[in-house]
Amino acid sequence: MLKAGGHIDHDARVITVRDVSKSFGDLQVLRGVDLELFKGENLVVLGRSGTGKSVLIKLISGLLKPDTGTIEVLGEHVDELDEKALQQLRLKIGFSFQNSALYDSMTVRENLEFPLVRNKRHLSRAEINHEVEDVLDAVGLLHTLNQMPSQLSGGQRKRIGIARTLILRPDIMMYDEPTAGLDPITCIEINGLINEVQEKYKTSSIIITHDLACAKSVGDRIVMLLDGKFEREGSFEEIFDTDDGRVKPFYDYNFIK
Ligand SMILES: Nc1ncnc2c1ncn2[C@@H]1O[C@H](COP(=O)(O)OP(=O)(O)OP(=O)(O)O)[C@@H](O)[C@H]1O
Repeated sequence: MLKAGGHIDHDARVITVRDVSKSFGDLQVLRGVDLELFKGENLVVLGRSGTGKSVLIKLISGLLKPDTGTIEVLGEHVDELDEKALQQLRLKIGFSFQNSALYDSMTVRENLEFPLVRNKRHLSRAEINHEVEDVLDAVGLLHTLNQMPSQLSGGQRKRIGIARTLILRPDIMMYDEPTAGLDPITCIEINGLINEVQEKYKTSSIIITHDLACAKSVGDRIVMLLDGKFEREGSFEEIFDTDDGRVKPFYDYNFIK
């Protein structure tokens, strides 16, 4: 079943990838990938390790150039932008990656202020305080404002990491394995948070995950990278309604068949 989906604007594409290929030497990773992300959509990307999910994110954010094909993000042709324009574009994309750790020597407040002070220098002290408290409240952790990261649980640190990404009010969120290494209850909380973020901040998101409970809970649509292309696309049920030996094991392993 699809999520309600009323928040998605199918007339507005925030990312359009067309016929993109990428090789490293003899290794062809992507072979004519097509992908779109609609405004307000949570799109889950599945695929085995090493199939090119991170390469795709790097292409979308202009860290790598495609060999062939075009990539449009928020109306800009990424492959035609210079470094300065790319940096401006990247400010509109929030990256919530596994290695985006908090600074241990800073309080939660200082961690959250950091991107603002660096990127939005015109803000007053009162505006910074307001922004910090708003995102912290959005992730349900206002009470941790003056705590150190070491005083928080792994799940709480993950939430603060998401808040730190949200504080620049990105149009697009990229979540890389948001539930990896977390216990099942914390996973459920993080999935709920991803959906709340979508509702509150109207973000469009790409969520890379191997966790099918996460995919089912957050995905408006799911795509699966197989042999360098998105060969399967649809709702959770549609994706796994197949005997394809490249797809079934994902389901069977996650749901212990
Ligand atoms: N800069 C690079 N130079 C050479 N090879 C690369 C480079 N970046 C990625 N690759 C190769 O491209 C392939 C796809 O890598 P990628 O990191 O995108 O996989 P992934 O789908 O994100 O995997 P995982 O689920 O394990 O994170 C791998 O074989 C990797 O070694």
